[in-house]
Amino acid sequence: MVRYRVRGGNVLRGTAFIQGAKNAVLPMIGAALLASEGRTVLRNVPVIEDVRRAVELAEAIGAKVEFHETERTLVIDASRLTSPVLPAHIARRFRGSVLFVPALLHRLGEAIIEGIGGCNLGSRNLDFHYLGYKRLGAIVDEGESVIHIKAAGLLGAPLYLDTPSHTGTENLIMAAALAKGTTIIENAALEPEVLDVIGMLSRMGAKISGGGTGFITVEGVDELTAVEHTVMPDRLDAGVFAMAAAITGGEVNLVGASLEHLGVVRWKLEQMGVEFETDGAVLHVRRDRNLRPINVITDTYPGFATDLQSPLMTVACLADGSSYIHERIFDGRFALAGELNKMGAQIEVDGSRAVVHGPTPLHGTEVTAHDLRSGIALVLAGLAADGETTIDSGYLIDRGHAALAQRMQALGADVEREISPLSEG
Ligand SMILES: CC(=O)N[C@H]1[C@@H](OP(=O)(O)OP(=O)(O)OC[C@H]2O[C@@H](n3ccc(=O)[nH]c3=O)[C@H](O)[C@@H]2O)O[C@H](CO)[C@@H](O)[C@@H]1O
Ligand SMILES: C=C(OP(=O)(O)O)C(=O)O
Repeated sequence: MVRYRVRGGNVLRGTAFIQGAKNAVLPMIGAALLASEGRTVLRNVPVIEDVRRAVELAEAIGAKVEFHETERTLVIDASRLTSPVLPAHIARRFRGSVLFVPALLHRLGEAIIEGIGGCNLGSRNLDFHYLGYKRLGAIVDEGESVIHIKAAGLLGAPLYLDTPSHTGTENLIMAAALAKGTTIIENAALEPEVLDVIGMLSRMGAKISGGGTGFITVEGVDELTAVEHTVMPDRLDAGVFAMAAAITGGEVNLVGASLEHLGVVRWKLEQMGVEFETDGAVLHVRRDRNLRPINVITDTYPGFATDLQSPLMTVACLADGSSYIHERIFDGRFALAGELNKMGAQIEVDGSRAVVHGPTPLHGTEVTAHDLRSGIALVLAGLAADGETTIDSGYLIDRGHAALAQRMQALGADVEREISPLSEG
């Protein structure tokens, strides 16, 4: 029942604090559940709905969790897990629920998945996860609505991924970390979040080598210890705030953003006319010239992040000419185009390809977030639009961005979050 209301036209200036990474903290909560003694402390935890759901899910399986939101700190005591069931009413609300499976297999010998949520982006298969568990010795029973995985002690094995799945890599590393013997994972994901998770698991006592090479070796150990770990900054949150500056012709300082992690996104925005400069640990972003059109093809890291493709589509609406976007990771990510067209954009979609004809002035109207990233892309569109834009299904934005309205307001944007009796989500 959350909706965002944006009144456009303000140029963004000032300092934004980049949150901890959603896609790192979720597997880290899964990793904390592998420790059968002691309390794990996670710092720089983003206060987002997905983390709140992960806390509820961890509690549902028996862990004791304190989420100190003001301190952005999670304290997780997984010394007693009591239930292998990932209940539908929580697990269906976020994708990260899938990351609890390895701990359940090791700690309770089985995992019962009643549902898996996450952004609605077309087909989101889990076959690499299941195939990997099977190769490590698990039995996977894929029922119509419930998936039951049983494992009486996993054994290391050679594994491969057809494509370098992000959560697939994290899950198979966690499954291998406490399996007996050696596991090799070929074609593993290279995302910075995966490396941060490997860093935490290594400090817990896991023996993992090859992170960042696509070829990971895990030597199983008998136990993992609870540790303290600081979650890396969220490169997607940083990319969004950089694009907010770009879209309004503004100038912002991003505290906690890593230019290195932005990778290709940085180069593409530079080609469009956005300037980046590092000032010690602060990333300065500004745009004071006309935006140029761009060609973007999404890919796994270090390619252009699919999660930033939606906000980039909004930026492209304002560029002087036609931009070309090819989405290669998810087959259902272009619902945004229809919403932007309602605001005056001219975007043509043909399967996995879109052409954005810019520049088109955007006009405020009522639009709907179809997933987290289309939601934030519509907030960006609202910043550039004349009049008022309301974005329904705002819960989806809250899944991944902490205190968005406050952080935007601190930069001078007119963004409000409100509870609406009319809209779902
Ligand atoms: C919680 C989390 O970290 N979510 C991120 C993660 O999602 P997630 O880990 O779900 O994304 P994957 O990398 O697994 O999926 C990418 C593609 O591979 C396909 N695939 C994946 C696994 C599998 O077993 N079989 C299969 O076919 C999917 O259908 C999809 O088309 O990476 C995505 C791609 O960078 C990001 O958009 C998400 O924000
Ligand atoms: C696709 C996303 O998230 P999830 O995998 O959690 O659905 C996202 O963060 O854009």
